[in-house]
Amino acid sequence: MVADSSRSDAGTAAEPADDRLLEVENLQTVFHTERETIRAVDGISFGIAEGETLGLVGESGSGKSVTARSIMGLVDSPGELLPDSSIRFDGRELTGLSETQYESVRGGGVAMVFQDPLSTLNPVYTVGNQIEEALSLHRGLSGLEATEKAIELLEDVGIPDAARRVSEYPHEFSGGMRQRAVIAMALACDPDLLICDEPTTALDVTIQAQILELLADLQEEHGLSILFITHDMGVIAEVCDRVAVMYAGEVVEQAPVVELFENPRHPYTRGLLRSIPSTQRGADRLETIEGEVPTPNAPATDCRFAPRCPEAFDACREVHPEPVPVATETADADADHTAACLLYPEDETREQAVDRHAIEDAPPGAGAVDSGGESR
Ligand SMILES: Nc1ncnc2c1ncn2[C@@H]1O[C@H](COP(=O)(O)OP(=O)(O)OP(=O)(O)O)[C@@H](O)[C@H]1O
Ligand code: NI
Repeated sequence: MVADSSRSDAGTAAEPADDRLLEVENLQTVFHTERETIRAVDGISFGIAEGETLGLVGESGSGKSVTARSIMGLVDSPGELLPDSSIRFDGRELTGLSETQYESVRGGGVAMVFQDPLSTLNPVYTVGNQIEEALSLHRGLSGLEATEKAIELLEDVGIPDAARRVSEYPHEFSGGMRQRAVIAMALACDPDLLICDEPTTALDVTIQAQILELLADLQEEHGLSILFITHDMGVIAEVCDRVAVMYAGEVVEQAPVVELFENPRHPYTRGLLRSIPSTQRGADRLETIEGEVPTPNAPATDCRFAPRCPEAFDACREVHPEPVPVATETADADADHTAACLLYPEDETREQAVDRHAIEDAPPGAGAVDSGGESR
């Protein structure tokens, strides 16, 4: 436990909703390579309330995993978070923590589940050993007490015959059971926030559904907040309360899940939704968005999606769009729906809208996006 000084600080400035467990603001994570600086995450902001699941969706290379690693304090050289970035967890600023301080965050409040369970599990130790290790590190349990707790955790995540399987090795587990074991390890730290980076991508559809169900059950039981990363809009629809859509290092649209599916505003989101295999629409052809996600290697001076956008106009190549509120269509009055696109706000003329984006974007890196009180 490290002294927490940031709660009161956070309270004085333009204060976002109080129930936010995680508040990411203007996160910028870059990688320095010999030739260029890759702006993998380029000024994104979002929050996650207690007990809420936020989905982070976007094509490969859009910056989802780097966002997760940034929150977990796992960005190593040649990567770094730029100075204006802020990640507040439970009121405490995480950027700038020492490695030792971050270890207490990873062991306590925040845990992560990766796509490949074998990257988390060590092949030479039994599953039980590894969970007990986490229990010893984070809860000070040892001996029989730790073993019993490990068995209990394995039961919690739906592993049958847990008392026997606790002494098996990872290779004796099936893919789905391994991912359950990894989730049990994550729970060993009794986290408040679970970050899941494509936790079911490597699993077949039936097992995937079971793991998603397990996560939903655990969330209810433990009141977990979840950041759920996927490139699959179908999975998003199933598990999320809110969604943030990423493109080339930026969040281009953000809304509650029903609102996003019923009323997608950003042309990129619309494209992503059209690329879901759909039986309802009678479409058997899967549309994909032509072209590729660019690798951002300079500050954005235009819309990074413009080259692929069916609705792009001249200004899209000259003005960088900032997230602005858009009209909502679902009953949810506080839908809090934003899109970073020059087509919005839709109640303004195109010139007014473009001017607004140009002004909001004006003082680069000065933290200016904070001042309006509608920065997300
Ligand atoms: N260690 C690194 N060094 C240099 N570039 C990196 C590094 N890690 C990530 N990147 C770059 O950052 C960008 C975002 O990568 P990231 O892994 O976050 O994408 P993603 O959205 O998770 O994609 P996927 O769906 O394929 O997992 C990519 O252009 C990637 O090449
Ligand atoms: Ni990824």
